[in-house]
Amino acid sequence: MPENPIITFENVKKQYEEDVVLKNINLKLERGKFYTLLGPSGCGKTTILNLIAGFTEVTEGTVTINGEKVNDVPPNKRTVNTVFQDYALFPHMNVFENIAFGLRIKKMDTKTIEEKVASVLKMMRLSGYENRAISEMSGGQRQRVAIARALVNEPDVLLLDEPLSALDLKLRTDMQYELRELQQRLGITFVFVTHDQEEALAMSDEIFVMKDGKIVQSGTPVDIYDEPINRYVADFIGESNIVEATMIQDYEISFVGRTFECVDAGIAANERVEVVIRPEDLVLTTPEKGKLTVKVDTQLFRGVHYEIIGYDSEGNEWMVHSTKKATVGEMVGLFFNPEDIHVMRIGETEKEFDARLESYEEE
Ligand SMILES: Nc1ncnc2c1ncn2[C@@H]1O[C@H](COP(=O)(O)OP(=O)(O)OP(=O)(O)O)[C@@H](O)[C@H]1O
Repeated sequence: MPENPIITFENVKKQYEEDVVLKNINLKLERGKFYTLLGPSGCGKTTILNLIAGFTEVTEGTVTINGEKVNDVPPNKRTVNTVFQDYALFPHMNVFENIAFGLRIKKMDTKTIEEKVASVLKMMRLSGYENRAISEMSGGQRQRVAIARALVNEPDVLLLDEPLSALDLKLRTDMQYELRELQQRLGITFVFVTHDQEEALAMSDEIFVMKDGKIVQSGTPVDIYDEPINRYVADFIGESNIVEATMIQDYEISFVGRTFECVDAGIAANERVEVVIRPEDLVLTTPEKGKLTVKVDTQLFRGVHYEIIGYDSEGNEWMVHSTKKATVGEMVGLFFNPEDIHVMRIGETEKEFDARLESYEEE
């Protein structure tokens, strides 16, 4: 846990009339890191950003920035800036004036404003566009103007609310690299909101996976991908094959009517659990050599691999990413290694999950 966090939430609750939209949120955000709030529409991501920015007030709990309680501090007195989903640029002002706006409000002198705007324009590769109207800028350029307008205030924290959702796929990928690179170069804290798991995995130091106003799991992209806490996270992050299973004993688990070797999961014998196996960890082979047998139902060519979907004898669906082709209707074997079986306890909280992981990793 960071000792000198830039932002903390302590038991934060947010309620609109009867509607509790954030339930007991606790956060500690370190300086200079890229954080992502990830979750489906309506889970409370934007509300967390608004509480950091000061656009809305907590119902209960405490928010701090730089160690100072900010519950009653207005947005313009907080060292944070927001880049909105629709960029919220002023259409009647040119690029320079859009970026200079905040500095003019602060009554900075003209020379300082020109220097600061020139510096962020250069940083965002927009030099030369000063006099362009916003309507003459492309989607990606507008995005960069919006970021420049936030950065010109030299915030400690930049809040980004789904800033890439209006861009086409290619531009979105380019901007992912650009934002990550920018954050590392500036060394300031970014809090990024998205419902796109690929974006979250690609860019973040730490991801908070949210559901219904709660943080379900937090961790590095690799931790969350490799060790999802439950079915919800496993489903939300990446493609997953999830089936019900029973622990037989340490290192042994049973599903789809067979027993398999697995790694230690710190779970007692006979407990009903769920297992996740990622599609890229399944190897297509003959039924004789496979650990599972499935009947191929569909096959799609995805460029780097074939995405093959088949069903086992119990009707469970299995997705395989394979460079080898299969034939629809044929029986194939699926091979996997013991360490590719990730075991999840049903209904486990993040605290219990962390304690279990720690206990068996120490052994
Ligand atoms: N001013 C408000 N008054 C009443 N309810 C609100 C208000 N603002 C947000 N909500 C509700 O709070 C919940 C969380 O909204 P929030 O915008 O934080 O979700 P989100 O995860 O950011 O969703 P999206 O991805 O769709 O932006 C939603 O149910 C929303 O309807």
